[in-house]
Amino acid sequence: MTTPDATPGDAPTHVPADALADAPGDAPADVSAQAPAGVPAAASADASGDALAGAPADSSAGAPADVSRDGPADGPTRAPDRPRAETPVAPRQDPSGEAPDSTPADASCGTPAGAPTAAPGGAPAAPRAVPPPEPSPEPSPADPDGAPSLLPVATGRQTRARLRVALRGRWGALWAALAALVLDSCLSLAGPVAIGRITQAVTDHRGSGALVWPVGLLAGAAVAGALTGWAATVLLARVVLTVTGRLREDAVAAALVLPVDTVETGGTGDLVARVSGDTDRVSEAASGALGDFAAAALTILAALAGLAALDWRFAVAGLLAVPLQAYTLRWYLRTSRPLYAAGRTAEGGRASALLGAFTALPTLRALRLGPGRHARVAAASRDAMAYEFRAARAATRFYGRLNLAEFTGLSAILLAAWWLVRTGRADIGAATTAALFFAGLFDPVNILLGTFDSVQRAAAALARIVGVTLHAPDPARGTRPSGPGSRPGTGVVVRGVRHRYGDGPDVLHGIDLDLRPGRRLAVVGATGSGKSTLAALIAGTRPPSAGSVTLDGVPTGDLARPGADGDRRIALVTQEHHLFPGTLADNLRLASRGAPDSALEAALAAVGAADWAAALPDGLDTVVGRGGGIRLTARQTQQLALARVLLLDPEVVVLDEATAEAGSDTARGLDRAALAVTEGRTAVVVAHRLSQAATADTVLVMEDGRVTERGRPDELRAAGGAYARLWESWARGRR
Ligand SMILES: Nc1ncnc2c1ncn2[C@@H]1O[C@H](COP(=O)(O)OP(=O)(O)OP(=O)(O)O)[C@@H](O)[C@H]1O
Repeated sequence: MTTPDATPGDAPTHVPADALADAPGDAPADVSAQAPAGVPAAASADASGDALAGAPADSSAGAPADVSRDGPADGPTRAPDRPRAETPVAPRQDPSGEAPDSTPADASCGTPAGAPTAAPGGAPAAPRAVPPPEPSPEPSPADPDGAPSLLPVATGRQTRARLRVALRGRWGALWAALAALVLDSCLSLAGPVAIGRITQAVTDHRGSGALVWPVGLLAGAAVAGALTGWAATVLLARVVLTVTGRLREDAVAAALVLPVDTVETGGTGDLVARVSGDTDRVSEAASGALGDFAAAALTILAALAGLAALDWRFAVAGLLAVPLQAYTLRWYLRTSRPLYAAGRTAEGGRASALLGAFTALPTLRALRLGPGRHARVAAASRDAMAYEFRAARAATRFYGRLNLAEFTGLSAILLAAWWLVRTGRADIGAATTAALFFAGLFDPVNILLGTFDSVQRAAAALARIVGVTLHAPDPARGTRPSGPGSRPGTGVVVRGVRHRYGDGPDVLHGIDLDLRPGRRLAVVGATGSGKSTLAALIAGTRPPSAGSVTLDGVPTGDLARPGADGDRRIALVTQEHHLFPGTLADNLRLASRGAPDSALEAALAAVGAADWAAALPDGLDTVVGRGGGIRLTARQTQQLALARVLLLDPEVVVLDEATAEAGSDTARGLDRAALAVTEGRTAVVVAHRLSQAATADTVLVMEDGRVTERGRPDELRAAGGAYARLWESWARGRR
């Protein structure tokens, strides 16, 4: 008969299902198993545990392809065009302003591509506003079923502060770009002046010599305008690409260290939409709106000054359009402002629904659940498209009303011109110039007002991007002791920890524990007693709902921040392991970027993986994983995860990884590997097999989220309590 004190290596038998955690397939609510669905690939590495609670420095290698590809290194693929040229234009409309039944050409991309095209002198881009059903900037649920709410959205103040930081070192280029745009706008006024003078010369039957300077003015202004426009475009592109690149980089970095709870609640689709679609939206709007706004504002000011210089009555006539324009703008802002946030949120919901369906594809196929999921995606899509349609309607009304204002102003100018010419107070040339000045205002006024739309959209997108960073660990923290036991060497201290998932009931009810450096703690208990939750809280991948978990006084959640001194102090290995596309060596170097081959081989040997690794066709350079690589078994993947921990070399290791059938060779091998990994470190081991608890310094027995027993394994067995019963049951199973 095997003695109960057998070492893990001797522990051949099966742990009764009722005594210990279930086999993986049965694990009903495994924390790490849920993480990947809610975490971007690289982040899921953290969460799911090969999961270096702090491996973000390397995790970029595993960042979602679309995220890394869009990253600042490459920048948005399309350099911003010269803003004015890029601004799409709306059709001149009947002053009634009712929308044609404009259907977004590409509803899937989230932006009504159906922005109407221009007529000569047409209004600027029909705003792509998305009127919401109710004027609330609060995010709506990500899931069309309405379960979780999305990630947070930053306030105006938080967004502005972040933008200032991102603009650091770029203010000079920004001002130079604006100056070039201002000059460009001034030059655009040369046209009406020249044409007015030409008209007057023709009316006065003057010789061709009178046309020289107006024609020269036109030509000179055209050349100079091309140069200033080019300069503005280049400078603005530099600023915009840099700033949006920084914002995106920050958002991705923050996403990688977001607490798992936050990502699970917010939805991966929303996260991806923020770091890709929203940054593109900000980039596009910034490159267009900034330049357009400055150019339009100056053109308007100059034209009004020009009208007044011709005759003050021209200016007064032109200003008659202003009240109508102001009213239109006010109406539009009130209508559309709250809608952008809701529209973007609906897009996030659509992305989440799609991503959810794709990630669950094998299950959906196996269980023939496709139609149900399809209906869900369709509902999310309809929701997002409804915003698009309503946005297009609001936009066309907006431009229709602006057209009415222009009609009013131009009529007044022409009446004034008629009267002034008739009474001899102005000549035909001046009247022509005045009419052209005013007609030249159509575009700038519409651009100026339409820019509010772009700015609003960009602001909504920016607030969402910055929102991603709000829940990330504070960059200033991570090394600063702030919790109980704030002295180096105090180890892991857990105080009054409670935890709940979302709005559910507490699953941990006030846990306290102290784990001195170098000590080994085993956590045992039945399925659902809270072992994995406690492990995740200790590793810092989930923040506790109440209480604190610290390592030498520093909250363990802060230690996950990339680049922090502490980002490699704790590693978590869970039951879910991720193989990143690439070679075996790539997968190992996630934990230690510059590690030589010899170090990788030593780590593999320590976890019992040397033989199969050496047998791979190209050794460490063998491509593994999905996408054409050699598929590794669950055990091999698990060994890789443990080898990564050795390479990471953390002070504290949290193991919640045993999935192998107790008593099997695999289980014995993994037990030995786990022992090697915990050697010389502070260790928390969720003991799915009691063989893992036998070698611990302290055993914690959990029941229903509470610690019911704690002590040395032999003491607890002798005490005849819960642990002794578990042990008896386990030992019986081994006989
Ligand atoms: N992501 C989650 N969302 C909601 N509830 C969860 C989640 N993860 C765990 N729970 C619940 O929290 C409680 C504790 O679960 P936990 O996984 O921590 O227990 P455990 O002892 O580790 O179980 P096991 O041994 O099966 O892994 C259970 O009631 C479980 O249903």
